[in-house]
Amino acid sequence: MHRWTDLAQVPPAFGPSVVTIGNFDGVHRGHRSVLTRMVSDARAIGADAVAVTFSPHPARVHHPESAPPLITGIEDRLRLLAQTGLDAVLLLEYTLGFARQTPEEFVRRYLVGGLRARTVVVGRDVRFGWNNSGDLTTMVELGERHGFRVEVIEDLASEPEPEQTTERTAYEESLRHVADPLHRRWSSTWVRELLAEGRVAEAATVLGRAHRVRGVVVHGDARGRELGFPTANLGPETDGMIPADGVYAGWLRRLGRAPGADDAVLPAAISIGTNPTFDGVERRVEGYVLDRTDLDLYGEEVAYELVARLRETLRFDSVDDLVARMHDDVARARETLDAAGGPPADW
Ligand SMILES: Cc1cc2nc3c(=O)[nH]c(=O)nc-3n(C[C@H](O)[C@H](O)[C@H](O)COP(=O)(O)O)c2cc1C
Ligand SMILES: Nc1ncnc2c1ncn2[C@@H]1O[C@H](COP(=O)(O)OP(=O)(O)O)[C@@H](O)[C@H]1O
Repeated sequence: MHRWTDLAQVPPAFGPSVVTIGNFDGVHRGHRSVLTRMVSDARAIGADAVAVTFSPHPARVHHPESAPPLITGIEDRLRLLAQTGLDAVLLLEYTLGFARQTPEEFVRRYLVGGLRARTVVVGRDVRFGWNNSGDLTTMVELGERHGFRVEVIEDLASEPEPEQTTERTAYEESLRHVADPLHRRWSSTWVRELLAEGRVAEAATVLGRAHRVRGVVVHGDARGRELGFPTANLGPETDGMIPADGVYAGWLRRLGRAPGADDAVLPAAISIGTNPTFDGVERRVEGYVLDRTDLDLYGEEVAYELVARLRETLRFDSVDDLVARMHDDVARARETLDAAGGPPADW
């Protein structure tokens, strides 16, 4: 997949193309099903499939104080987009200057001039150009003027709840409302809401994969080893929305190792929080790799992939109480990860 950050990088002979525009934060199942369908439609007419996406998120530029956290960082967004089979992504830097273009300027410059769009795929609620003045009607009019077709994608929602003939497991029960009777539309907002509540298993069903927080392993307070549970702490620069404080079962993936290499993915009990037992103030993302004491992860880029939330973070009266509870967490993390049937594939 070509990754372009500027129109100047698009080869002059590129196209014709089928183009879609969006933030694609999280590249969840709704995004993916639209994109994979678009890719096969493009193939069928001998066109290239392209997504135009933005960084930073427009909300961060227009309303920095209320902008939502990104579900995935830009590198993961591009990797996930590549998996859908897209031929190219045009990642545009979103600035106030960029946002001042009229709908027609944007369409003429990027979609028609740069990408030679024959089809533009948009959601019914599409908004684009200066002051969000362009909408679906504008896009259809521009298409008539500039020779492209507009395809509207309808909202994609979760499946209706299947008939249950056997008793649900506790795990299935916890997922029930994901397939709620309203078939809630798959959306980045939904994923953010779930993560903000620590509901990572449900977030995974909307994302179609476990949610990831990635960063570089730094030194912590050198206490973990004394407690019998060394933990790899992520530095302050993380990518991926940090879910609610709590203890989670998940995987530590070493991003510098080839997928499938020894020790590339390791089962872990993960703690997100300020370590209130020790009156900590910084929020930490750290994980203990089950049954290991021999690892040296400092300086490595890793991702924590969150499978299930085990409990909330607690302030214990004594270190012994914390350690006893950590033993219990480790046992439960092991059960959860065993039941998950091994580590997920990399993407
Ligand atoms: C499975 C697990 C559960 C944890 N639960 C809590 C908790 O409930 N409360 C708390 O204050 N700290 C909790 N911690 C964090 C420990 O306090 C922290 O790992 C320890 O202080 C070591 O810190 P260090 O890595 O900076 O040396 C937990 C850590 C792990 C790995
Ligand atoms: N099982 C393990 N899980 C996580 N990290 C481990 C493990 N075994 C060894 N390590 C290493 O030990 C470090 C954590 O040790 P710890 O005593 O918690 O100190 P600190 O938190 O100050 O880094 C990790 O960053 C990693 O390099």
